[in-house]
Amino acid sequence: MSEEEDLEALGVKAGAVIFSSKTKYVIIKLLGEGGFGAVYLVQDMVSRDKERPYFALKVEKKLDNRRHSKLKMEVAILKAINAMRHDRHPDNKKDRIASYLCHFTEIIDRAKKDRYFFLVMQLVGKSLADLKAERKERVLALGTGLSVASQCLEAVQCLHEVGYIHRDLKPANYAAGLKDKTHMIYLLDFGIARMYKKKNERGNFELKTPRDSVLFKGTVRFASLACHRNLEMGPKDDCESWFYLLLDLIVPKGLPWRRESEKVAVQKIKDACRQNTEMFFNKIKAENDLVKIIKYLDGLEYTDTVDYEYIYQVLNEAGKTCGVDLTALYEWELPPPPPSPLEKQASVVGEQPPSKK
Ligand SMILES: Nc1ncnc2c1ncn2[C@@H]1O[C@H](COP(=O)(O)OP(=O)(O)OP(=O)(O)O)[C@@H](O)[C@H]1O
Repeated sequence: MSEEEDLEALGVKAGAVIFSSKTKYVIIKLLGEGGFGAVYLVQDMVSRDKERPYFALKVEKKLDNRRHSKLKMEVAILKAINAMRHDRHPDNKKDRIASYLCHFTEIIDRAKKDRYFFLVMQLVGKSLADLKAERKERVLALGTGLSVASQCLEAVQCLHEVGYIHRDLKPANYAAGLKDKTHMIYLLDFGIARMYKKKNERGNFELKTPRDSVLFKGTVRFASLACHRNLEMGPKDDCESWFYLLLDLIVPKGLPWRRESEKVAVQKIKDACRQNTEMFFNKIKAENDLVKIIKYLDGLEYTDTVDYEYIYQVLNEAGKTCGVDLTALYEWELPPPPPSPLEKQASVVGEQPPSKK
């Protein structure tokens, strides 16, 4: 049975009304399902707020044998981000971290039911995986890709600042915003995130002692080498996954290990790319800039603090090398290109234009 069918049996399905202590929501449709639950488009039936009537509702079934609730982790992280929003002003441009808080969805509501929990959050748009798949070349234009990747890293830096690592960074876990937020990238899905540093009695963060061996977590394609080697992951491992995400967004034909799904085979290619770094890039113009990032990250250890500013700087240099404007509108923000004369002609006679050979 799929998660959707499972949840349907609990009454969570299109048309159903779900109550929280604040309001009630009607489920419009399923947006997607994951390993532990599903996400639905819902509408607040009580609110008269015409501006934001739709939200995303994430549901997780209660299971006796489930040790870690993904939704609980998601709520803990979004609450930590919210707390930071109160402590530091997001509009304070001098406080870089505060200005990165915008990469997280707002928590609207949450509730526990007898057989499931749910979280209602700000609705966002298509994931980067979907946006990329819509492009003819299956990659983003270099300007869009470098700028989007920079936003993706800002979100990760902010998450690290509040004490968590994500452990599953990939294009499917980032999405662009809706309406006036189409230029904003959001980080989603904190289900397998982990706290890597904790505040002590004096209120200072202390790094958690690394475990000797850990189980593989995340997605093979984007996993760091330390993750393949069952080593404790830290901030630098998220940054390594982010680097693979960057390549996935901008390198035509994608990552060199895209055709492999088996863990060991993928690890071998990732290792081989370190011996011959050209393999990462498929001859993209920014290669000589971007290689600096992976060389820098490969020199870091679990306990090291990442120099994010250095990475942003390299991304900007890569933009200059390629002559692209990182402040321009993204591809999905541009009006669609006008139809070709052939397409125009076909629409007049109500036909599909003949395919170009
Ligand atoms: N706030 C949101 N607004 C709109 N769509 C969302 C939102 N959050 C998640 N989604 C979409 O719902 C789908 C499932 O989301 P998500 O990956 O967070 O769930 P999950 O159950 O934790 O998945 P997985 O087990 O694959 O990690 C994805 O397609 C995602 O883009």
